[in-house]
Amino acid sequence: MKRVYKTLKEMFDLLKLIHSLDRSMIPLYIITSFSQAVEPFITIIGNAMIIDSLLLHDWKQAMMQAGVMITGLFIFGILHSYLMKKKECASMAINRKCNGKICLKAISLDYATFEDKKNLEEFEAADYNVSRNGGFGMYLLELSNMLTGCFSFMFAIGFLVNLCLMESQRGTPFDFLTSTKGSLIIVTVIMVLLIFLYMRFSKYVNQNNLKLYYEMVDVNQKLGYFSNRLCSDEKVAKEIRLYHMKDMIYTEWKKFTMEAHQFLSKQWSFERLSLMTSSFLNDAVLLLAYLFVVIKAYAGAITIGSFTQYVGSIQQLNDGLRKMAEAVNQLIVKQSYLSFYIDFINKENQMDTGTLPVEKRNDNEFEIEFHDVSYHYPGSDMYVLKHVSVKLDMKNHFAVVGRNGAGKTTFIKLLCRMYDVSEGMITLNGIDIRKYDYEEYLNLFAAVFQDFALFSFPIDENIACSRDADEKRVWNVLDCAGMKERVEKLRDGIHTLLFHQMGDGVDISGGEAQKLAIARALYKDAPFVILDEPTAALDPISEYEIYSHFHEMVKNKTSIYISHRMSSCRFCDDILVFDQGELVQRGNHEALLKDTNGVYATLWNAQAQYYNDHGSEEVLPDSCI
Ligand SMILES: Nc1ncnc2c1ncn2[C@@H]1O[C@H](COP(=O)(O)OP(=O)(O)OP(=O)(O)O)[C@@H](O)[C@H]1O
Repeated sequence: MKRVYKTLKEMFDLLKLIHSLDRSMIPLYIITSFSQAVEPFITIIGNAMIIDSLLLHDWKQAMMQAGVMITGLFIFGILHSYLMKKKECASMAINRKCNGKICLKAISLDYATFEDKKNLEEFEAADYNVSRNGGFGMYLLELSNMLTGCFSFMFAIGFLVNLCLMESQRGTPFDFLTSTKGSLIIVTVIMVLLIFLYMRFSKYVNQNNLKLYYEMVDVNQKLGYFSNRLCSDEKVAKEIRLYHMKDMIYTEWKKFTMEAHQFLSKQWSFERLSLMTSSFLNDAVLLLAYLFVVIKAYAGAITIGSFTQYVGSIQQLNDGLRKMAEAVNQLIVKQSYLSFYIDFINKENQMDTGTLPVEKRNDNEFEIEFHDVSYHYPGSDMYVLKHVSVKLDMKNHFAVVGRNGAGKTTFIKLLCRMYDVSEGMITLNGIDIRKYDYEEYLNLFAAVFQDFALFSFPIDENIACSRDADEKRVWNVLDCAGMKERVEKLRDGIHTLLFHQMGDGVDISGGEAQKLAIARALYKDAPFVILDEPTAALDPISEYEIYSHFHEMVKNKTSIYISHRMSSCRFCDDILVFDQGELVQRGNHEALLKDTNGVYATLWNAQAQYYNDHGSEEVLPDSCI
């Protein structure tokens, strides 16, 4: 009972959602289902009347009845195809709207919530079920089938009750069976038997289908990775070719395809068996029903024309019930698919977004301090930052250095509030950053991350992150980032489209992409500028030029550079040295070098030695080769 209530509630919620997306949708489906259910009865009644007229040799009447029937079918045919087309367009529109809602939700979630593996899986499931697994269009189709079945069933019941009321005038051995009371009992028994059969089978089939669906989620996800990422993503195309990974990938793909096929075979054989069993039992009950109508006709309670009418009604009753049972079964399955969508769009952000406005200051006097901050990523209990306490004095230029995995990027992500600290606190001008309005707090930072992204939009929109870019400023920051000359030569200047996803755009090199990302950070004109490995893809001249321009542009801001090129640290006022998640040293270049055993001196010397060797080949240990 609890499950029935839950299913009905889910159905109600989905209908409410569909109604909120398109108010004409539900009335449209009700009218279509009604017209679909009525259509066969026009033929059933028409045929019965024509047969009776023909038996009475009333040709004129028969012709008229045929004319009315054909006109009725014609009108219904036109109405039906109009409604079907309208329904098709409306359901496509609703799927598009839902897709839009998924996208909007995904890009509105805070970074930590979005990055959570469970949420990413839910996003994929929601997107898959709406875009590729039928979505709301299929759900509405099943709903329409259920309604059609329901209407057919009700009309057929009306006819059968009428049949029950028709008593025989002449005495036969079947008097009880042909009496109203006996007929009602028989019709009720037949109906109960049919309903019972369909209910039992749909429940059985439904449970099994759901079980198989959940078993298939995992293999579908893996197949999705192979077909969506490995076969069509240009980012992996080079490696696949260069390292001859084609056979390895194809073998793995075949393995998962086989697994999926096995699941489907299991499902097909199960469905075949259950279909055969239910068909057999169903035909047995139908035979009983036909027998009953034959007895009624034999007893003279109905005419030959009526006989065909009641036989047709029984068929409609059976079809209606089958349609209802199948549709209910499908609705439950589809409902559970769509529940991924509902769960995803109702997902709440994990981070507290705060309400305190960030003070507007033209003098950029913002000071951030880490107070004994520790952090571990969600789903892991290993701390990647441990007890970090540091004050980022205003308008200073900081360098953050350390070995790979030391926690530098994580430190920056906490600073930009991509995640909230696990322990300790970060303050902005003395107040916990969690108390500030999240959007306003983010306005304080312009960052270029190691894995920065550019979009298939025009260059000016990539830089301004808006459709209304200030052209003069765009050219200015392009100049500072060393990209002005290159962009000037492009077909449409700053309006040139990047990449090819949104049209015929241009491709740019890794270094050029990095320069555009730097230009974007400069355009934001935020009080804190953060560059995580900002010049890794740049040639030495570009690197030198960017640094010279950059220092000029950020002189009234606080800037933070993460770089493995130790020489760039020399330009910074303050260097933060991280090791295994801890802030182990802090100071300027000269002061840090004095601690000859310190991490900074070790990193510096390792790199200096490499350059001092004047191009002598670095000898790798055997184990690396
Ligand atoms: N999203 C994540 N989920 C779980 N662990 C992560 C995640 N991102 C980073 N880590 C782990 O946190 C540790 C610190 O990573 P971080 O990226 O901060 O290092 P880093 O000092 O910037 O390294 P690099 O110099 O290689 O860029 C690493 O051990 C890494 O495996």
